[in-house]
Amino acid sequence: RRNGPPGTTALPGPTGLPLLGSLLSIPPRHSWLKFYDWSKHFGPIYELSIAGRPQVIISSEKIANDLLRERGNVYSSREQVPMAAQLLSDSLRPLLLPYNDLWRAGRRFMHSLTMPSAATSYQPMQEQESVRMLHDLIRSPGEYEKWLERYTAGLMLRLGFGKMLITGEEDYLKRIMSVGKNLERIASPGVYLVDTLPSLMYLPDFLAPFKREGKRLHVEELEFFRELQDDVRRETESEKLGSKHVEQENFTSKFLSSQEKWGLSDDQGAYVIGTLFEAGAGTTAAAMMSFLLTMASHPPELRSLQREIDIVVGDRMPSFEDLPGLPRVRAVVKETLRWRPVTAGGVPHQLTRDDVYELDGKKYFLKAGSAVHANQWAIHRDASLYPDAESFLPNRWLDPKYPTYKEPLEAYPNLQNFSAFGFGRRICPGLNIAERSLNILVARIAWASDIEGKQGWDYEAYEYTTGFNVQPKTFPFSLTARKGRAKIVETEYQRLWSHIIGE
Ligand code: HEM
Repeated sequence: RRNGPPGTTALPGPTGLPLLGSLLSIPPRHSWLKFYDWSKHFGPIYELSIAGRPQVIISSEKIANDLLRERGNVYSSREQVPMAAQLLSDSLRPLLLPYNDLWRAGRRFMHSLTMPSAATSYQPMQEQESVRMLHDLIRSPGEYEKWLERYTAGLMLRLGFGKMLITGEEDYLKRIMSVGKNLERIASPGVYLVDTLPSLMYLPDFLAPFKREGKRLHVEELEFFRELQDDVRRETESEKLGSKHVEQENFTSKFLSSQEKWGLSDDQGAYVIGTLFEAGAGTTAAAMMSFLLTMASHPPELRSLQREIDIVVGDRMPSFEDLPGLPRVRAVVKETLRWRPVTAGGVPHQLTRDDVYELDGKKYFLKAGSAVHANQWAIHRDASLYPDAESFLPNRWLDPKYPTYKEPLEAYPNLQNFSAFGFGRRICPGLNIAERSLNILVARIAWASDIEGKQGWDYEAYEYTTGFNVQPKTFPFSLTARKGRAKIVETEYQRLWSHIIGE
C-alpha cells in the first residue's frame, strides 16, 4: 500500500495475495455479503486491493455521507472499467461516465426531467399503468414478474419516447430490455479478465475477442438508441402528436426541442434518455418483487397495511392524493428497500484526489483512484441505526422508539436521501419517479388483494439473482382479490384501457 502524508495511517483491511490482492477471496456473486462480513472485523471503513486496484469499502451511512456527499468534488467519479465504460458505452453512458463536463451536462438535462415538479406531472401515467398491472396481477399472479416489468418498462417507454406498450410483445421492448441485460452482464465485476487486468486493452483487436464483442454491442445499442430518437423526431415533425399511441410530450421530444440549452449532441442526448430507461425499469420492478416476497412471508404486516388503507381510503382505489395519509404504505416501501436493497453493493464512486479521513482519533489516508463502495447491504444492517436489522420491521419508520423515526408522519417516511439510492452528486436522479411508482403500486396491491406464502417455503433465505441490480428468484405465493375489489379494478381497467387495447 502507498503511504500517505506524515501523521496518516493506512486503512485496515484484508492483506490478500501478492499481485492479486483479495481477488480470489471475493465471491463472484453477492460480493456485498463478503464485504459485510469483513466489516465486522475491519470496521466501518476499510481497504482492499483487487489486482492492484484499491477498493475502499464503507459500511456506515455517516461515513458515506461525510465522504461521498460532503466531499462530493473529489468523490463523484467512476472508474473507467474497460468493458462496460469504455468498449460497451464508448464513454457516452451517464451512469458510468467520469466526473466530467459531459456527465454534468447530462445530469442537468436529467434533472429537468426528474425533479419533483416534473415527476408529479407523470402521476396520471403511473395511475393508469398501475391499473393495468393490478388487473393482470389479480388475473394471473403467477406471472407477477411479467406484470411488474411491463409496468416499469411501459412507464419508462412512455416517458422516454412516448411509446405505449399495447401487447407487451413489441419488438422495441425486447430490444431495449436486451440493452439493459447486456449492460448488467458486462458491468458485473469479474466477468471479463480485462476489467481485472486493464493492460489487456493494449492487445490488437484480432487478439482480443472481448474488444470485438464490446464494440459490436456498442454499435448495436447506439443504432437502436438512434432509431428510437428518429422515431420521435419523425412523429414530432409529421405532427402525429396526439394520436392514441403517442404521448403529447416525452423526454426525447423535450430534448429535441431544447437541445442547444443542454449542449448535448444527438447521440449524447440519446444515451441520457437510454440510461434513464435502463436504470429505471429493472430497479423499480425488482423492488416491487421484493415487496411481494415480504408480504407473502409477513402476514401481520400485510394486515396492518390493509387496515391503514381501509380506514383512510375505504372502497375506492387509492390514489396519489391519499399518500400523505398512508405512512405505513411509505414505511413498507422504505423497509423493503432497506431489508432487500436492489443495488445491494452500491454503485462505486471513484476518488479523484488523495484524501485524509479522521475517525476515532486516527487520520486515514485514501488514495486517488480508489473505487469507493458504499455497501448498502452493510449500511442497512448498522445496528445503531437499525436495531434488529435482520427483521423486516416497517414500524422502525413509524414508532418513536426507533432511531429512524421522524416527524411529521404526513411527510416521513420518504425516500429523499435514503441510502438505497446512493450518495452525493451521483445520487439516483430517478428517485422521485421511483418513489411515486413504489408508493402507488404498494398501496394499490395491498388495497386490492390478499397475499399468502406457500407453507414450508423459506422466504427469509437470500435467494436473489446475480448482477449489480438484484431481484428475488421466482417464488411461489397465492394472491386473491379482496371482497368487492376485483369489480372496482375491472371497472377502472375498462375505463382507462379498453379503448386503447381494444378489448
Ligand atoms: C427502486 C428503484 C431504484 C433504485 C433502488 C435506484 C438506485 C440507484 C443507485 C444506488 C444509483 C447509484 C447512485 C450512486 O452512485 O451513488 C442510481 C443511479 C442512477 N439511477 Fe437509479 N434507482 C432506482 C430507480 C431509478 C429510476 C426510476 C431512474 C430513472 C427514471 C433511475 C435513474 C438512474 C440514473 C440515470 C443513475 C446514474 C446516475 C449517475 O451516475 O450520475 N433510477 N440509482
